[in-house]
Order: sequence, then structure tokens, then C-alpha cells
Amino acid sequence: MGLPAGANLEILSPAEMAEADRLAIAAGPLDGYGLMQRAGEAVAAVVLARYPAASRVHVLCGPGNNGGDGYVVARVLAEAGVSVAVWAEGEPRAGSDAAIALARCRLERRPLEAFIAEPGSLVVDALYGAGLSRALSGDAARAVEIAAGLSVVAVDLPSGVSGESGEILGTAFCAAATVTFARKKPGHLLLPGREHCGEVMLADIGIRNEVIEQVAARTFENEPELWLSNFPTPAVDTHKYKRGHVSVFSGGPSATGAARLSALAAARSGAGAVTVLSPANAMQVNAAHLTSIMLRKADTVEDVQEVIGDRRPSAFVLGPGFGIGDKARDFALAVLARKRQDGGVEGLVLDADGITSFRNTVSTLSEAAGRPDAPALIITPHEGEFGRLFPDILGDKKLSKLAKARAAAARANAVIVYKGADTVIAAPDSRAAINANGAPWLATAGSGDVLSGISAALLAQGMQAFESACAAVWIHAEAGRRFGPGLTAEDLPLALVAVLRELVEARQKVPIG
Ligand SMILES: NC(=O)C1=CN([C@@H]2O[C@H](COP(=O)(O)OP(=O)(O)OC[C@H]3O[C@@H](n4cnc5c(N)ncnc54)[C@H](OP(=O)(O)O)[C@@H]3O)[C@@H](O)[C@H]2O)[C@@H](O)CC1
Ligand SMILES: Nc1ncnc2c1ncn2[C@@H]1O[C@H](COP(=O)(O)OP(=O)(O)O)[C@@H](O)[C@H]1O
Ligand SMILES: [K+]
Repeated sequence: MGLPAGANLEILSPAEMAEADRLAIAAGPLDGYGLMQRAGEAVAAVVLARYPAASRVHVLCGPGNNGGDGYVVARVLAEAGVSVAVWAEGEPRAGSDAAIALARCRLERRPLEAFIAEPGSLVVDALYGAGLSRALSGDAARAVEIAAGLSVVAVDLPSGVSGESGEILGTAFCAAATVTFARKKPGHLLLPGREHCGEVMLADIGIRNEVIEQVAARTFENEPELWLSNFPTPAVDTHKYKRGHVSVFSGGPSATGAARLSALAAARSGAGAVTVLSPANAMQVNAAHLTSIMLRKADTVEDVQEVIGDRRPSAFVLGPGFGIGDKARDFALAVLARKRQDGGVEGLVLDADGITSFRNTVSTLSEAAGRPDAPALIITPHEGEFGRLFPDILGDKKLSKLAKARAAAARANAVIVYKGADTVIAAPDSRAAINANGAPWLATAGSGDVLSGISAALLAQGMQAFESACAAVWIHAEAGRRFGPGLTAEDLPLALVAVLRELVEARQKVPIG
């Protein structure tokens, strides 16, 4: 996928980062120590800029290259006149870049077991980074406790945070800032790691974009640059059906609100026409609450086929408030049985009860979605729903949230939006994105219904499924974050407006092609 220059949205696993490191060294001009020197200088520059008044800086150095970076930081800070103390755990391997960095750092080294720090001092954590291989214990764990009341700047990752998964191995430093190199790692964005990183800063250490491209990363940070060139804006001569028609299935008379929330979100997100498809016995209650949004009866699969034939909706939402059971399965499969090409159905967003209805029959769903020319399928589970469809994947302790979403997408032939405070969007072709712009205000009943409406609207306007899902997640999170305290799901459709306006303006500045 071609990202705009300077976007730097690729996320590299520790193994991919090591590969980039090797390729960069092979391509030159910097050797391993040259990269380390740049890394250490970048961290020292952050310390000097952010903490000019720190009375003393304690640099904690581990035995690997993370510690090597630390020895560079200590030397550069001391050369700048800062009072520096170096505390070391383990010895760098003879001949390693870290051993060179240690040899050039002429400061006294004290053992980590003796580490103490005065109030007001700053800690630079260079114990473990990408090479963290087990839980922190002993002196390192004690150092975490001592540093708890102090400002910490972490080198690459706070020690104890897994770069691969964001998990905490034993315990971990809580940094005010983390300086990482070339590209972010999953552990900077996935929880709980993200919480331990503080502000994440990316330093350019001389690994060129061409080298990163060679690594062919498949994971990205979910930012508008990832999908903006695909973001739909209406042509001057458009008409309402050309802008995409979304249909949202409603539940029974006592569960209609969720579908209407989803429908309103779809309308706000640019669908030219939106229809609520309602059971006959809920027509009245739906009619009493709908104005610009259309209403049509759909009790049977035949009704659904008729709607598709007559009104040609381009995307559907099935699940919010719908009820669990055969009817949900039958309707979803009827939609997925249509063709996508030649003005057919672009896609189905399966949410809430729609997901749970496939609890024991995921293979039926994935077969339907995997048929050539089937409409795209986006499934939007929170953790509980994810576990109903993919219990083995959820229970696999070796997998990160990122890996779980990816495995589920491959199995279901669907784009998976694995929701939460660190929503992961994954496609069956192994692309994935991690979202980090949300806020806890979004944890409110009906918030997910709005998300599915936005996704369907983007699908209906011809955006590809992965891009639609990524854009919907970002827009939803941005609207919720900006609204802040007091947010209810009813507020979200209107809160989308300012975010959408900015995106449309930004989209118009993106060169076409
Ligand atoms: N890639 C790049 O482009 C660049 C990378 N750079 C830097 O290199 C860092 C990666 O270096 P790295 O691979 O040497 O790993 P690192 O994090 O130092 O740890 C390995 C050592 O720690 C040990 N160890 C692990 N966990 C432990 C624990 N819990 N408790 C105790 N010991 C533990 C582990 O022991 P072992 O597992 O082998 O038994 C091994 O000895 C990266 O984060 C970045 O800062 C920069 O220089 C710029 C260019
Ligand atoms: N702490 C949080 N931070 C950011 N976003 C959150 C948080 N908690 C939930 N969300 C988001 O809010 C939405 C909740 O959706 P869902 O769980 O389906 O709720 P509901 O079924 O009530 O609509 C999801 O998009 C989720 O990612
Ligand atoms: K570290």
C-alpha cells in the first residue's frame, strides 16, 4: 500500500525492526554503532529539551543494545554538562555495538542493585527494549518501584512492555515519554503498553523509507493518511442514490432505537439514502421516530430480496437490537449471497446480535463471505462477541490482540473490527491497523451502533472494506474524544459533522491518482 511521503504509519514488530536494522546496515552508510549513536543522541536531545532543569539524570543500562543506547545517552548528556549517574545490569557481549558504546562512555558504572534516586531527578530507562525476553524481576523490578515517583524517559520501549503485544511482562516502567526509532511498534499502541509509554516520539536514526518498504510491513497506525485518498466526496452531479444507499435492519417493537442510531450515523456519514428495514410489528414505533430516513417492512428473506431488487441498497447493517437467532443468520446470508459487481450489494456490516447469531456457525458465514464476488463483510465485535465467534483464538495466550484480529479476519474472510480502547482492524489479506485516538467517553450504550452505521455508509459510497472500517473507527473515536464528558450515543451522529468536514477538506487537497 502506498502511503503519502512522511506519513510513517507502518508499525514494525520487533522482528521486522531487527530486519530493517540489518537491511539499513547492509545498505550503509551507517553501521550498527552509527545507528546506536543516532538513537542515543535522539534520546539525549529529548532529555535536554524536556527537562532542562533536572538536577541529576540516572541512566539505567541493560546488557543488550538498549543498554548500548543508554551508554550513548549518558555520554552525550555528560558532555552537555548534565550531572549523570550510570547504573548497569549485565555486561554487553564482547565485540557488540553496546560494548563499543560502553567503552566510549567513560563515566563510572554502578550496579543496578545499588540504584537510588533523589527526588526531582530524572530516570532514563535503557534496560530492555526490543529484546525483552522474560518478566522483569530482581533489581530491574526494584528499579521500577524506585522510579515510580520520578519522571522517566524510556529508550525504545519502557522496560517490561512487550514491543510485540503491549503486554506487561512482570512489571514495567511508566514513562512520561518514550523515544522510539524509525517506526512505532505494536506495544506503543496496544494496551496496556500504550499507557506505560507516555508520549511516544519517533526519532529518525538514518533508516531510510526505502529500507522500511523492503520490510513490507502489514500493520499500520490508523490515521487519516492511511485511507484519506480513498475517502468519498460527492461529485457535483451526484444524486442521492449515487451517494450510496444504506439499509439497517431493525429489531422488534421494544428494540428499535439501536437501528435508528445506526441509520442516522449512516446518513450523517454521507450515504445519500438510508432505509430502516423493520418487522411489521415495529413499523409504527419506527415511523414515529423517523423523518428523512425511510422505512420499509422486512419480515422474511423474501422481503429482503425484494428490497434489494427494488431499492438496490448498496450496504447493510445487521445486528444492533436485532435479536439473536435464525432470522439474523438467514438475513445475513441472504445479503451475502448477492453479487457485488454491476451495482450489486457492496457490503454487510455485522454487529451485536448479528455476530452472536453465528456463535456456532462461523464457517457458514466465512463460506458465504469467501464466495467470489460476494459483498464485503465487516464484523465489529467487542471482546465478548469476539470470543463467541472465535473462542480458540481469544483463548490463545500466545497471540496479541493484533494477531487475534488478524487470525479471525483470515478465518472469517471478513474485515474484523476488534473493538475496545485499542481497536484493531484486520483484513483477510493480512493488513491490519491499530487505532489510538479514542477516549473512554465512547464506552456508552449505543456507541457501537453508531460505528456500524458509519462503516456501512462508507462501504455504500464505494470505499473498500478495510479502508471503510479504518476510517469509521477513526472518525467515531475522534468525534467521541472531541465531544468529551457527557457523551451519549445520541450525540455522536451530530459530533461527526466537524470531523467529517475536516476530512472532506483534507481529501480535496490530496492529489488524485
Ligand atoms: N533495531 C534497531 O534498528 C536499533 C536498535 N537499537 C536498540 O537496540 C535494542 C534492541 O537490542 P537487543 O536486541 O540487544 O535487545 P535488548 O532490549 O537490549 O535486550 C536484550 C538483552 O536483555 C536480556 N533480557 C531480556 N529481557 C530480560 C529480562 N526481563 N531480565 C533480564 N534480562 C533480560 C537479554 O537476555 P537473553 O534473552 O539473551 O537471555 C539480552 O541480553 C532496541 O530496543 C533499541 O533500543 C538501537 O541501538 C538503534 C538501532
Ligand atoms: N475506553 C475506551 N476508549 C476508547 N473507545 C472505547 C472505549 N471503550 C469502548 N470504546 C469504543 O466504543 C464502542 C463501544 O461499542 P460496543 O461495545 O459495541 O457498545 P454498544 O453495544 O453499547 O454500542 C466501540 O467502538 C469501542 O471501540
Ligand atoms: K527501555
